[in-house]
Amino acid sequence: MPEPIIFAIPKGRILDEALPLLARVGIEPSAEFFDKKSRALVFGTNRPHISLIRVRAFDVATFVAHGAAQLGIVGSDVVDEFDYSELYAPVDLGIGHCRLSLAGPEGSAPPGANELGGESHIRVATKYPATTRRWFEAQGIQAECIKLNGAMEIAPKLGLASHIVDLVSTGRTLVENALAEQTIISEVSARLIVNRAAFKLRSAEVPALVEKFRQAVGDAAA
Ligand SMILES: Nc1ncnc2c1ncn2[C@@H]1O[C@H](COP(=O)(O)OP(=O)(O)OP(=O)(O)O)[C@@H](O)[C@H]1O
Ligand SMILES: O=P(O)(O)OC[C@H]1O[C@H](OP(=O)(O)OP(=O)(O)O)[C@H](O)[C@@H]1O
Repeated sequence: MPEPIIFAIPKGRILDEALPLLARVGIEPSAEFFDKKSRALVFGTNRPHISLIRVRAFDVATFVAHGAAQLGIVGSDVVDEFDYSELYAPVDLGIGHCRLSLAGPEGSAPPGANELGGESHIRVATKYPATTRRWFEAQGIQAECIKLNGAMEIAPKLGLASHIVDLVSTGRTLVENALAEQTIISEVSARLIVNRAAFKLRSAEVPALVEKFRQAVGDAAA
């Protein structure tokens, strides 16, 4: 019996869009997956050699990068933040669309916009410190990042940071917290991610699955 293929999926908001996609590639989770009372974390599927793990979005990348899971689905925001060399992200799944943006108090100028008076050092609250630091460095601005795991939008009002870098979809959360989007740092969508070693070592199974996802996304777009 070969070792099962472990497929990591995020339990957050991508999940609802990811399940129909999995169904299109022929992977259906067992009934236990949908049982809200179940505390199980590993689930069988209709495919005897494929199991699912349902973990937090950032942890999907960690499981796959370390080879504990062979494949996964995660936002490009997470792929960019970790920049793991063992991760290969071959398919844009066309789901989970949003953007990663810099935002500041309504009416304020973006940092560095004023060459003479602009700050060369700012404090930014974000769940994405690596991406944020990288982006500000490219602008010639030194950013001190304060890592938060959610509710970034309250940080400027309470003086924790002058700006935030966070995901924006409708923009409602920003507006309701008196913030304005100042710059889009990246457009985000969910990616199929694969462990590079597993892609080579399990060449009878993993590349074929990647191809199925590519086809399923192509069919949906056609
Ligand atoms: N407002 C949004 N609109 C569309 N996609 C989003 C939005 N917010 C997040 N996403 C996408 O969904 C992914 C998971 O986000 P979600 O907010 O569900 O999880 P989370 O609450 O950040 O996860 P965790 O529980 O691990 O902290 C993000 O990495 C991003 O790719
Ligand atoms: O532009 P909008 O449509 O308002 O969406 C943006 C919000 O969605 C995400 O948070 P989420 O709801 O996932 O909660 P979280 O803060 O717990 O991550 C993100 O972190 C923003 O707060």
